[in-house]
Amino acid sequence: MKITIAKSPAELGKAAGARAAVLIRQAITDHGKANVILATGTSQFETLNQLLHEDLDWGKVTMFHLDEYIGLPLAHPASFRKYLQERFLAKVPSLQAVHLIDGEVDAEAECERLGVLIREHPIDVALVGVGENGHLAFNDPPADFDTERPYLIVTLDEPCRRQQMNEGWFASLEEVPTQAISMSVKQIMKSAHIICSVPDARKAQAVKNSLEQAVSNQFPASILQQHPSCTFFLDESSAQLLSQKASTP
Ligand SMILES: N[C@@H]1[C@@H](O)[C@H](O)[C@@H](COP(=O)(O)O)O[C@@H]1O
Repeated sequence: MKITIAKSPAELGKAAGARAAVLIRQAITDHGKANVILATGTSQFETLNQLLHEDLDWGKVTMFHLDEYIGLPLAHPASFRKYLQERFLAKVPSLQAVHLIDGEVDAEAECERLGVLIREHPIDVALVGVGENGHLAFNDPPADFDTERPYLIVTLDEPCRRQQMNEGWFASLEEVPTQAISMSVKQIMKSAHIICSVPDARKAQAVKNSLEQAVSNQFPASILQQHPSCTFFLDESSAQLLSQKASTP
């Protein structure tokens, strides 16, 4: 596990996006294509923004999607498909393939469909975040660390739903869906490289729990301690509770 601490969310995003681009280029050099996972949410704004400015052969990139609410219409401002389409896919040349999660169809069938696809595409680089409750994708605590299913239906806990409301994606807690389709923890851990972008003081406790507590499904992102190539990109606010400080990028 590597930790870098940037001065601001913008600097964090520059460093994380640039690192992701290096790894994507390397995958294309090594085997002619790259399979990536993209996350959404406030924590990914700057990282994805940097990735947009990278010179990459997007036609050789296949994209998988980390998580999506069940039953939320595509037109809703909080839709993660809408987020990726408008903030990312509309701004880069066509990718080789894009495998978004559709939360408006039969959820079990959607998990199956995407599971077949991702098993055929070993992931080179995964971009992820960490929730205020320590979640990884939408795997809230206690997370299922054991399921072999690549995607699963999960129930969202109240801290997770409250975070989404407080970030402004929803007008009220009642409006936040209670279920989602999430990539599983085991599937995320199969990625060759993981870039974990976590800005903001709101995440300081989750960052500390993820990095300094023993690995536990009560702190889902703590499993990343066991990944052979994972870098946490923090800013000074999200890193403020860490007892061990790391190098700045
Ligand atoms: N489901 C999303 C993830 O895709 C994201 O990586 C993580 C961090 O959230 P945020 O970026 O909103 O802080 O949890 C969100 O709820």
